[in-house]
This record gives sequence, C-alpha cells and structure tokens, in this order.
Amino acid sequence: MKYLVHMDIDLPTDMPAEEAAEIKATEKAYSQQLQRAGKWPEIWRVVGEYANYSVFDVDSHDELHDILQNLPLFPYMDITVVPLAKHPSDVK
Ligand SMILES: O=C(O)C[C@H]1C=CC(=O)O1
Repeated sequence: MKYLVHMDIDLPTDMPAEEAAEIKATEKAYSQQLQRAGKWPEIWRVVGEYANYSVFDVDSHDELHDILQNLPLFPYMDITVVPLAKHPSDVK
C-alpha cells in the first residue's frame, strides 16, 4: 500500500542548537534505515520550506502510523497522509 505523506516541521525557536542537531541526526538515521528497507522509497524537499513530500510503501495503515509516530521529529510535525491507488492509465 502506497501513501503520499507531507511533513511540515516546526522546531521551537528556543530549542538549543545541540538538541536540534541531535534530533535531526537521529531522524536522518531512522529515515535512511526505512529507505534501505524499501518502506520509504521517495523523499523530496519542498523548495524553500522545512518540509518534505515522501512516499511510503507499507503493509497497512497501522504500519504507516507506527512509522510516523516513531519519527524523532514527530512532536514538531504537521503530517498529512494521502492514500494512493493505482491509476487506470498507468502503463507499469
Ligand atoms: O528534514 C525533513 O524533511 C524531516 C525529516 C524526514 C526525514 C529526515 O531525515 O528528516
């Protein structure tokens, strides 16, 4: 099952720089582990924003929810999820 996910990140302005750097490093490792496992096949930066569009390929709504809830930046994100179905004109 594929999902288009928009993540909009808003870190508190008073968060110490070291703490922010540590959360971002943990987030990057978590994300890259899921990318290598094929669960997070696409991630794109939104130009000019601290936001991304990602595609997740998971087995269930629950699996996606668990992945998103475990993002280290989850407490600082607004997340929008769009479930994707195969387009009838897709030639693949
Ligand atoms: O920078 C972001 O878009 C937020 C987050 C998502 C993956 C990652 O490494 O960081």
